[in-house]
Amino acid sequence: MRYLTAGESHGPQLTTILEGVPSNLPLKAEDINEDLARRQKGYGRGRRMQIETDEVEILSGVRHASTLGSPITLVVENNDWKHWTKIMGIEEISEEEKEEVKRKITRPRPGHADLIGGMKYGHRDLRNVLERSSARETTVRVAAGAVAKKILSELGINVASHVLEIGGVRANPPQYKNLNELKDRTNESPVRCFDQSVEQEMMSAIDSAKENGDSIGGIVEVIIEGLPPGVGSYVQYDRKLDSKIAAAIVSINAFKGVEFGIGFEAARLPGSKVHDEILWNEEEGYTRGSNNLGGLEGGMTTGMPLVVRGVMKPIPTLYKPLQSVDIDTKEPFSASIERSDSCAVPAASVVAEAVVAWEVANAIVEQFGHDRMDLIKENIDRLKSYAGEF
Ligand SMILES: Cc1cc2nc3c(=O)[nH]c(=O)nc-3n(C[C@H](O)[C@H](O)[C@H](O)COP(=O)(O)O)c2cc1C
Ligand SMILES: C=C(O[C@@H]1CC(C(=O)O)=C[C@@H](OP(=O)(O)O)[C@H]1O)C(=O)O
Repeated sequence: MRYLTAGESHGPQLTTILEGVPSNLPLKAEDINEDLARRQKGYGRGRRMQIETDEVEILSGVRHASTLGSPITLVVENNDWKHWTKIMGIEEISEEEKEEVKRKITRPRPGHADLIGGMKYGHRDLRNVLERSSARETTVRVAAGAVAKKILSELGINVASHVLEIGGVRANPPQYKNLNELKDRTNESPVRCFDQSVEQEMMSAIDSAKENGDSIGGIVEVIIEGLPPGVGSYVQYDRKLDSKIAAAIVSINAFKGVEFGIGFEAARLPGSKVHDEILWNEEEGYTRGSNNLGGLEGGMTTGMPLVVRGVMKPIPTLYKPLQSVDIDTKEPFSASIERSDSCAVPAASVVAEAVVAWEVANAIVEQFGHDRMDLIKENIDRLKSYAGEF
């Protein structure tokens, strides 16, 4: 499967076309809208989220709530577009009109794509960069991810995400009976954190960043349960599932790091404390004594929960801006201030869930016969019973 996205942050709409989604997958707009709404929530978001009510329109590839196997087109409209029709219009406008519109950006924000994007594409109005580099694009990535999650859920595979850290405030590792408990609890939390004891501290950290005209980042975790062993492969670098997931995580705007299982902690521990001992019993077949490696060995799923974390840097737009240079005059100036979030870590956890779900669903679809859901299901069931007896 593959997908592309298109659309500017303040343009009329965002679009994604998903290719290779198997046929006969039950799919309704509400399956996608639920995740779009989750992405819009989260303490620390700016005013834009009050303007938008993201809802998907399915324009192709689905008939009577079931996929056809043909390309699926998903569209989400930008409510904000009505305030930007002149500034973001498609038609040609004169230089005088451009001046009138007066939303030209010439003072690049450190940490955003403004300066280098302008240099690279030859845009002297940095709005031409900002509009596409904006994380508004993650809306349709979440829509694509919701379709991937639907594939996974049909195969008995459950995907969840939660926030582990915001602005240095670290949650205790979540202790949950099952993944649905984690999902329910984090969906209720304003910071999408399972650990209620640190929620208030996280919100206070966001408040003080906002008061100081600053921004903060954090760490999110995605967990996937119910995977068969052997998804991905060790035989070629570009078939290793962990490499694909790592790329997907750092493709999210502002994500700068990724770790699996105990992650960077493994650098400080001996092998005897890191590797997960192999066990076998009649009922479950092969299991592990621990899951320090986050459910991946040799670029393949082990059958244990897949655990991946992503690190989000602080938002680049600062209401107390850092120093920059005006690209027209070359004079030093404060960077431009655009309406902005102070912290988008909770929202980003929903994006992380979507991009990881896409990579895992894609690997499964490719590996288990990619045209129709019923055959994929049969192939996975066959592999699961073989794996138990192996
Ligand atoms: C959900 C989400 C919301 C974001 N909101 C903002 C924002 O309001 N203002 C901003 O400057 N950056 C925001 N960012 C981060 C920028 O989009 C990102 O830093 C920028 O595209 C440059 O890419 P890079 O940080 O990956 O280098 C957001 C990121 C995410 C994932
Ligand atoms: C629009 C979204 O996030 C935007 C991401 C973003 C950025 O620079 O990445 C900047 C802000 O855009 P605006 O200036 O329109 O408020 C955020 O609101 C969204 O998540 O849907």
